Amino acid sequence: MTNVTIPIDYNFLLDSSLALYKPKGRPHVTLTFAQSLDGKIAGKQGKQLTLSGSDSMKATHILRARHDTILVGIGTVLNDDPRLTVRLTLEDLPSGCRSVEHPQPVILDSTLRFPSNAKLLLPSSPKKPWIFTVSGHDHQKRAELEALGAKIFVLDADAQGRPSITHLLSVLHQQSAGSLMVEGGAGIISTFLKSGLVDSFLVTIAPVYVGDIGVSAMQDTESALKLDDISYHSLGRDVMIVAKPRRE
Ligand SMILES: NC(=O)C1=CN([C@@H]2O[C@H](COP(=O)(O)OP(=O)(O)OC[C@H]3O[C@@H](n4cnc5c(N)ncnc54)[C@H](O)[C@@H]3O)[C@@H](O)[C@H]2O)C=CC1
Ligand SMILES: Nc1nc(O)c(N)c(N[C@@H]2O[C@H](COP(=O)(O)O)[C@@H](O)[C@H]2O)n1
Repeated sequence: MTNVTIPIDYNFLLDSSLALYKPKGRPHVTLTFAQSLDGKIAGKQGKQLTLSGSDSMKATHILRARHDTILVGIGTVLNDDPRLTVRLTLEDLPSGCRSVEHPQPVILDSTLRFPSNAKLLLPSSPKKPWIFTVSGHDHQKRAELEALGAKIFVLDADAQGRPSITHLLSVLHQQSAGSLMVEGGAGIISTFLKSGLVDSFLVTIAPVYVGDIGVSAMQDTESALKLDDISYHSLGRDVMIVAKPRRE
């Protein structure tokens, strides 16, 4: 018997993950990340792990292409030095996509720890980062980052002194961003889930077990996450769960 490979239909990413409704005054927020079977997004001391297989990684890049902006926390920048670009061609994208455009990188960084030698600031980086901070940051560092092409926004502080998510979303709306893809890391995932401002939730579950040494995706065990409109998608060896957080 010959093995027949059935191509994966990625059109579910166009239906369920984005812009079924556009919230008033803020972008549509998609929270998406990859975790192990035991809910870990990184290894020992935050070591970056490639959890997604090639098929689910393709889904992540399709999602990047579908969003106007993409957000990670400064912890992820310091740890992973990500590029946050779309590494696909137009032929790789589902038929509803008309062009390959990179999302605008957005970083939450309370004290401007953003490294001047980060990949996001290299001349080859297609879109220089927008860094959101709070007042009281180092003005010399700000000037250094701006000279390298970063745009710095100063937001109201939340109760912990970090950039306010509500204010962030309103500024992104003013900048004409219709959608925001939040990739992580752990601190950012927890903040967005607690904020009640997540519209779409897509989690890749990879068939690996990391163990207690790893970093948990959700760090606040007091608030349970309830989901509606759930669908499950087989992406090679991984499963992607697509859902909407329940609003109570
Ligand atoms: N498997 C996956 O899909 C992903 C995994 N990761 C992993 O996550 C790890 C990084 O996670 P974390 O260290 O938690 O860093 P993080 O990327 O969640 O950033 C947390 C930092 O952002 C600052 N921050 C500023 N405003 C904030 C706000 N409103 N809410 C929360 N934090 C705010 C915090 O002060 C803290 O220093 C890395 O190991 C990385 O590899 C990151 C993204 C995706
Ligand atoms: N979807 C997904 N699967 C994994 O296994 C991952 N480790 C991540 N990580 C996220 O992707 C960022 C790296 O992006 P670039 O390849 O440099 O563009 C990393 O920082 C995490 O946000 N995602």
